[in-house]
Amino acid sequence: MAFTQLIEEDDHQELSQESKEFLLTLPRNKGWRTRNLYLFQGFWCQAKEIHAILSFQQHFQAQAKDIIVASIPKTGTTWLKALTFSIVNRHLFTLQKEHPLLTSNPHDLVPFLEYNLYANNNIPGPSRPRLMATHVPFHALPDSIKMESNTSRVVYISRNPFDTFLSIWHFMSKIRPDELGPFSFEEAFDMYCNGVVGYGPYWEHMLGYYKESMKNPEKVLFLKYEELKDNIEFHLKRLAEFLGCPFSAEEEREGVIEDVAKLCSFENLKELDVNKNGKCIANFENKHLFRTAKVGDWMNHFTPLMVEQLSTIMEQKLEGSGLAFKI
Ligand SMILES: Nc1ncnc2c1ncn2[C@@H]1O[C@H](COP(=O)(O)OS(=O)(=O)O)[C@@H](OP(=O)(O)O)[C@H]1O
Repeated sequence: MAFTQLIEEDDHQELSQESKEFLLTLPRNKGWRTRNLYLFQGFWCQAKEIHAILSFQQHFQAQAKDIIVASIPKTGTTWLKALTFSIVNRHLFTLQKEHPLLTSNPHDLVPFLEYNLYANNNIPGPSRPRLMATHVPFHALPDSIKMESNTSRVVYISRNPFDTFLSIWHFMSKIRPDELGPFSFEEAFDMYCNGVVGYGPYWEHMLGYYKESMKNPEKVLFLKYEELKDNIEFHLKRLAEFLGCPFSAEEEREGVIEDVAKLCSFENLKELDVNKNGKCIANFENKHLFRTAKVGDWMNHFTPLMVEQLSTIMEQKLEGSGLAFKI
């Protein structure tokens, strides 16, 4: 089959001749849930994402107070979107009833720049602060976000690479189209270890945001999923301060922090009708976004050899950066 034909099948939409020719210039690899992944600007992504990312890079103008939730998939994006939305809008909605999170998935409330927005020629609305999200690595964000003089804020969530791999694996197993054929745990693991995963290599994604958070802590807040799990209230306070809307002493006394944590908890969101039966981004079923939310589930799935292999890679890649994950 001609490669250009494979590109078209992969993309599920008409590609211009120019886009096809451009894809032919990029290194490519087998994909996880599409036929191919392409190495674009130093990270792996799907054909149809490239056009949207280019549009995001060319047209997005960061505004003062914009908030961008950033992550590589499966590290707690849905959770961080819910937490950020609840904190920023806590004076608009009652946390216990009629809150938008009770009827909308967090991905519908905090849209992805490269999916919901620029993939559909939508530009972010005028509301202030504008709350948006991205999986794009730090180095590939539009310059206006990265400029120190711009007061937009970036909140990044990371997760230990073992649970992240497991989470992606389970997610992909559910949504990978049958016509792409089998994709074993071992094959996926090898690709992950080689850095071939959406928006990866995984370590480069984390390091990009981590280094920026060290250099410019006013701009980027770097969070770890496991630490949020461990002490959500402490990190909610940190997040609210970073976003410029700290909880007041009165709010603390009234239990507002606990209310935000409860509203956004896995246990609460997973049981909501919208998250059991609804769909968001590109018709993904919301239920697939809520699996076990466990820390350390990887121990039940990895062989000793896999543990050694991924530990060695992570040690090498993160060496000297100051970033580490407890496993
Ligand atoms: N509210 C809340 N609290 C804690 N953990 C949560 C929450 N919501 C989702 N999850 C777990 O996060 C994993 C999905 O990651 P993402 O949200 O980053 O996925 S995505 O990139 O948006 O598709 C996935 O982890 P695993 O259960 O390990 O697969 C989800 O279960």
